[in-house]
Amino acid sequence: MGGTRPGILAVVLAGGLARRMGGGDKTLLPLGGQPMLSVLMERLRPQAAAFAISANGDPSRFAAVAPGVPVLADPLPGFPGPLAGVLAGMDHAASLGLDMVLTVPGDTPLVPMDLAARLHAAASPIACAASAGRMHPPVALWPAGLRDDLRAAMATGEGKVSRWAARHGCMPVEWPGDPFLNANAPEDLAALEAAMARGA
Ligand SMILES: Nc1nc2c(ncn2[C@@H]2O[C@H](COP(=O)(O)OP(=O)(O)OP(=O)(O)O)[C@@H](O)[C@H]2O)c(=O)[nH]1
Repeated sequence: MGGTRPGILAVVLAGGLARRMGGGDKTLLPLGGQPMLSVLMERLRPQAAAFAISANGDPSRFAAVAPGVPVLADPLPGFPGPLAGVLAGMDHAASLGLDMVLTVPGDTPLVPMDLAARLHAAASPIACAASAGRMHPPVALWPAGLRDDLRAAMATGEGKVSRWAARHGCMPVEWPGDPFLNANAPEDLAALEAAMARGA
């Protein structure tokens, strides 16, 4: 499965502080000899009509790895969490005339090639990835049309992805194995390397 999904903007969420990793850009750390972001982009590119990175600070640090890819700053100050990146993605999608936003954290590089297709088929109106019975709320497909509701919710302090998603209806879509393995801390990088070496 795969193929370009018309109407979908893929957004890599890379706007956090990465405290457990010791700061910096987790998605620029090497994995299998290349930046994690390259590994992830290779998987996402065929699944979306357009691509963006959600990150704060100087956007030029992504230019070598992702030339020409727009870097979307959070629409709210103070690192309010992944929902800020979802909102930035929704606004950008709307400006491009795209209907849906697929978000994936930049520290979750081994996502399946049928991610967009299966989430799109299930969305009601949001669809969220799951594995081993556990939801991964930042890996999700969101209608850009919910952006004003999300903006209003965030203005009143909403910061939890799963709570806001559940309010609108969020369909979990289960994958076998652990394709949403991520790197929160330095010791997680070895597990990702091993999964990649196994052909994940
Ligand atoms: N745009 C945006 N993305 C964020 C923000 N906070 C977290 N994220 C992203 O959301 C995903 C999950 O974030 P977390 O693991 O909770 O936070 P983190 O910054 O990556 O790491 P910790 O500081 O160690 O918790 C990651 O891809 C982050 O880059 C934010 O304030 N804005």
